[in-house]
Amino acid sequence: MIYKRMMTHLKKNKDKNAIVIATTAKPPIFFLAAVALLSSLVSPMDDVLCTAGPDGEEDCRAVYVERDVLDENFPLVDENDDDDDDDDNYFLSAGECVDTNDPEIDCRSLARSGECESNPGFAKYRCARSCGTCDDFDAAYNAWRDGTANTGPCTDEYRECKNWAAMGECGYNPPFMLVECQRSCMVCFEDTDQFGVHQELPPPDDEHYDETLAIIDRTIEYMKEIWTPSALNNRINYKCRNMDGECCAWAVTRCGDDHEEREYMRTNCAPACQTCHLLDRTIQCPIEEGNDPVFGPGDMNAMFERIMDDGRYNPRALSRPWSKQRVDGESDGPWIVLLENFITDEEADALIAAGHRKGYERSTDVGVENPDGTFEDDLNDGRTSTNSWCDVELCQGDPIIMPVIERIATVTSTNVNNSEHIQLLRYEPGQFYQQHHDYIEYQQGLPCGVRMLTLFLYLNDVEEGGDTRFPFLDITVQPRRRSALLWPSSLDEDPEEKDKRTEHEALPVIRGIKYGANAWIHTRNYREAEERDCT
Ligand SMILES: O=C(O)CCC(=O)C(=O)O
Ligand SMILES: [Fe+2]
Repeated sequence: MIYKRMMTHLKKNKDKNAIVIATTAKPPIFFLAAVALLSSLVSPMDDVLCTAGPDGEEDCRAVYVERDVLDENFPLVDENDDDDDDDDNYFLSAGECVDTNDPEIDCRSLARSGECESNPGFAKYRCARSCGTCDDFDAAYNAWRDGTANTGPCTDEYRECKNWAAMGECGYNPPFMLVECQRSCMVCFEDTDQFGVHQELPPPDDEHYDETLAIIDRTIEYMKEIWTPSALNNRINYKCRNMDGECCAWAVTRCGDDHEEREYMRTNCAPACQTCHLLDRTIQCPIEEGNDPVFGPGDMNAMFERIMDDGRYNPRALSRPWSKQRVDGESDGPWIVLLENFITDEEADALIAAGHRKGYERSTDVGVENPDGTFEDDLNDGRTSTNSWCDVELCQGDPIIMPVIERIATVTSTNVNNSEHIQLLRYEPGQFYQQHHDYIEYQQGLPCGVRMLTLFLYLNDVEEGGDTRFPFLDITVQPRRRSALLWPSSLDEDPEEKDKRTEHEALPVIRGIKYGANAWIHTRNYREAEERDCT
């Protein structure tokens, strides 16, 4: 199918630093935790939420609003509203149904750009006034207040909830997501658009009307089960989406074994066909016999110890775990080792030139996963550099570059097959890459394994700025031509598990151009997995 081929092509050209924890689009972990805690203190909808109103009557709404007042980032009441032109249309009662006054959210523009329809989980209630959905807000609110519904409006607190949920974050980060992104994580249910495109009914006189209605009802119950947290469900729920408004109508006839459209339907209308489990990539992409992890417990430390003992490439440990060489006062950090002369000037120049031959393009992060296993590119404000890939076409057989690729495998005690193709980076003044982690959660259990190591090559001296910084470790590394920085993304005791301490960022370049290169090394055979589209 053209759609599938197009997405597969895009996939080859993107960076997969997938789960960005602290971009402009996503609050950092400590903030998430704080908000989650705050929410957990105020969200249970029981009678403590009602207070005495101004005229002595019990007023539950006041406390409902207070929940948002507590959350200073997203107050519900629009105190700054100074025009009352359309208040009569939308204000059912004062202080109730208004646009959020978060200065970063311009509800009117969002409404104009179609977000009320495309992202109703957030916009429908947070921008109820601009979206013209105050009736819905009121109905949901009143149902909750009257005890006929056990929550208030089924909504998301953040505009990005829909995308985060579609990237699997409800499973990776439930303490935050299940509180703040209730609608996108299906904690509450309101509409079939929570698992894909809103489902349409055929006209009432259509011969399949009743069956379609029954399939919609059946799908809703099925999807509530699919969103009940479990190891399997967390791997599939976020990508199990109806990609077309007619999925449930088509499902009346097209899901069965004998229908020629069944493959398309079971992937792109998986909720309607009840085939979400078939989207599990660990089923589509089983780990082949012999594709064993290159590191077992303890091998990571042994590798770094060996590099330090060898002394080759002038290694300097900027951080290290407590070990037999424990130094008093030194903290027990992950290994971060700078190899001061890992490549030659000629090799650095060859890598820079290779990037220019192919052209540097704006870097992207991995975005939402489609049901067919492809990913959408996510152009992200948090990453403004450009990049190119030193892939087979560009670098295979290059007499200057190949020795670098082999040296990376040798120094890390891995194989060339464990490494992604080298990613070549170029930053102009002002360009940067915000705090993130290189580890990709969803690769656990896939034939490529997770990223366990990053070896970052500095290809030139930068006039000013462009340092690589590890905020949790308070380590800052200045780019120095010929050097390489090596750090783990996963843990020595379990190389499949993330080492959360090695989040890092590339600080903005201030003067000059910065050239660098990423070699991401996986626990299993990345190159073979890539051939099978199983990364
Ligand atoms: O440019 C740097 O210093 C680091 C870049 C980085 O972390 C990345 O591309 O994942
Ligand atoms: Fe990185």
